[in-house]
Amino acid sequence: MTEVGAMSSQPHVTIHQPEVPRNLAALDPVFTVQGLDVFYGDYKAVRDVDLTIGRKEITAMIGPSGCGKSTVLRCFNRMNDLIPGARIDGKILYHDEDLYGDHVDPIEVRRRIGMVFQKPNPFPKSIYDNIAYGPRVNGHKRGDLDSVVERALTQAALWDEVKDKLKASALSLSGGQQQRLCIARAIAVQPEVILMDEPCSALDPIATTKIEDLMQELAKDYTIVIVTHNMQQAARVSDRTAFFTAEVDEAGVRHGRLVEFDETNRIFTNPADKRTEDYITGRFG
Ligand SMILES: Nc1ncnc2c1ncn2[C@@H]1O[C@H](COP(=O)(O)OP(=O)(O)OP(=O)(O)O)[C@@H](O)[C@H]1O
Repeated sequence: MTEVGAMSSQPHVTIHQPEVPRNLAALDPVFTVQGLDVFYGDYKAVRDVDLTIGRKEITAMIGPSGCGKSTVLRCFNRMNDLIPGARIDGKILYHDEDLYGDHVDPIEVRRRIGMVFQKPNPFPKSIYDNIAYGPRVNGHKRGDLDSVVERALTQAALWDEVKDKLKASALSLSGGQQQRLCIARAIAVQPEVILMDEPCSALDPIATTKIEDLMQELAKDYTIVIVTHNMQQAARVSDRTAFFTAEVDEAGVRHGRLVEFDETNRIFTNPADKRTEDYITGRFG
């Protein structure tokens, strides 16, 4: 862990370097966002975003409330399709494929690109069935389901805590355990990407630390994009950070904009844009 003073002024942000620092020089794009606008009906909530999400990296999206972080996150697995009136302009390439192309099946998109939400949302079923649900839907047979469940729970650092009570209701778990269960449920269908929308905001500091440690572990195998209000968390866990803000245009309408995207270390120690500096030093937002 290294202590890095954020610019010249308060607050200091502590950056935990991963045990084995990943090589950030080679950004291997999973998503390439080009000129993305996102609309809810006539309202352009997010304007003109260009961004690249690197494979097996953790990318954090930070910024003040209402700047469009969750909106952009939901574009990566087409969750916005489920909101009436939501649509995009511009392009999101998933590897080299247009994620919004006519031939692309949004259900398959959501299998490959899983999501974990702010509030843990296990199904009102047993722990086992929560994890087995996705693989069953995808046609897994009973025989190998047990090992799929064990593997997902192990990867989510929950196996030891639940292995003797797999038939118990998932709702009997603590909030932090429920969130790790939701991560295990996302992993069980073998996605490539895990999107996390404020995954720790409903958790206490100990449960938060467990999820952050887990994210570092998961980033060895998965690409992770996390929206967080917690700048310390972005600094601790992510490789790259995208800072968004909301700006009022000529017509007086507020739009979310991407201000700066860079290696996390740089965003928190030497950002290029004054708006980023003001935000991370607590002068704004
Ligand atoms: N379902 C929706 N219908 C209409 N407008 C929406 C919808 N979801 C978000 N918005 C609007 O889009 C803008 C961006 O919202 P979004 O939730 O993406 O921001 P955010 O940065 O994630 O905010 P927060 O940090 O508060 O969660 C806001 O003006 C919001 O009111």
